[in-house]
Amino acid sequence: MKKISILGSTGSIGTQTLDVVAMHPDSFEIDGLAAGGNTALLLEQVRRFKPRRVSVASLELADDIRPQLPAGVELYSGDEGLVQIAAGGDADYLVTAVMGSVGLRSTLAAIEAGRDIGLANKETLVTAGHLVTELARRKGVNLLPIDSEHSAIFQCLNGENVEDIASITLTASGGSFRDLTREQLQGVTVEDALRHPNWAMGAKITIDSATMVNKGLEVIEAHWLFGLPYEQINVLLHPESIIHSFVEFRDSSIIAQLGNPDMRVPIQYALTYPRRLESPAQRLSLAQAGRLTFREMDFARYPALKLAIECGKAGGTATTAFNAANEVAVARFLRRDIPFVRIEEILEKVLERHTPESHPDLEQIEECDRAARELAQTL
Ligand SMILES: NC(=O)C1=CN([C@@H]2O[C@H](COP(=O)(O)OP(=O)(O)OC[C@H]3O[C@@H](n4cnc5c(N)ncnc54)[C@H](OP(=O)(O)O)[C@@H]3O)[C@@H](O)[C@H]2O)C=CC1
Ligand SMILES: CC(=O)[C@@H](O)[C@H](O)COP(=O)(O)O
Ligand SMILES: [Mn+2]
Repeated sequence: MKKISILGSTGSIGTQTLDVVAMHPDSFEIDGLAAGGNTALLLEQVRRFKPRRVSVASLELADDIRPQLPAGVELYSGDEGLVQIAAGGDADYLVTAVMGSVGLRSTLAAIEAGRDIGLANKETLVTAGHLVTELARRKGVNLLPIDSEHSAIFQCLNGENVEDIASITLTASGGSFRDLTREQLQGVTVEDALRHPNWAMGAKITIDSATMVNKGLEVIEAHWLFGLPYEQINVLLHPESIIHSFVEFRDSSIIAQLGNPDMRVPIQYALTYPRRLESPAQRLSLAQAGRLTFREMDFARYPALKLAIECGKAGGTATTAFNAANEVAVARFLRRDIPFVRIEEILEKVLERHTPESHPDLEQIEECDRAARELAQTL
């Protein structure tokens, strides 16, 4: 029986994690749940999964739900609430599924407390990968990837020697606008951008897929998770999202992981590793899929991907600034404050004005995050 806490239980990954938990009641129980503002769904989850501890984004929200909580459930709020759910209680496993670098301090606190992490929240590794991976190494904590591409690579590498890896390749669907030219991007709407061809996900990551920022964040995430230099990390367009990623070894063998696009599979594998359990996902029939197609990545079509990789190579706070600027730019696009193409322009402008600091500590990371957000908000 694994005792699990979830940061972001009301989101796309959070709810699918609870689907997995519900399917295997003899394997998992819930210790803590942290939500943002969706208190109605959180209360439903409390009734069904009986956590001992919950948290919401603010004190006002906590005051709203306090009378409706069963006696004995501990209630927290704000950033401190995230830390309490991540590192308090007696869970032995944390799923980090909040959106954005808001997950950083709580993830570090959970690692400090010796908890294994199922990592969906890629922004945490992008903003401070060196701090997270170094602390996990010192504490002997496992970082188990939930992101589909990283789960795929993790599964392909099972038992392999890192020196035998020639390269890893992350596949990319191309996002909502993959068949549009750059000129055609000018008038696209929020609704268009939120229509991902293969995956049903939260709003922010769906926009990131359309700009290809998601793949940029994933290249940086892969660098930290697998300890590989950027030169050994490739990206390939694969519109069907059936091959979730692959590894090429020095003897020229390629091992890939395949399946229908369903996040419950990588979520469950991160929870059950190194074992596997039955899954609700529909089995893949290659005969029905018929044809899998691939295209070389066009970096001129997706300049934000190129910029993300440059930031990864620059290191230090460059990726922190990139991530923070992107979080703000995407939020502005979703509020209809800026057009889609302005997201890329904001990223470029923020990075032009950013002087990276190498080996930043947590305070420097947080200061850089704050400054990049402020600039991205004013551009
Ligand atoms: N969705 C997917 O298929 C995939 C997602 N990921 C990554 O997983 C992470 C989560 O993505 P996704 O599930 O799509 O996102 P969603 O937007 O669907 O969910 C985000 C969750 O975080 C909560 N939240 C947001 N802000 C706060 C806060 N300040 N304090 C506490 N909770 C907060 C939300 O609460 P509420 O709704 O109550 O406000 C919600 O539960 C992202 O990093 C994403 O890149 C990676 C691979 C695939
Ligand atoms: C499901 C998942 O892992 C997402 O990160 C997915 O990869 C998004 O798809 P693209 O970024 O390839 O469009
Ligand atoms: Mn992914």
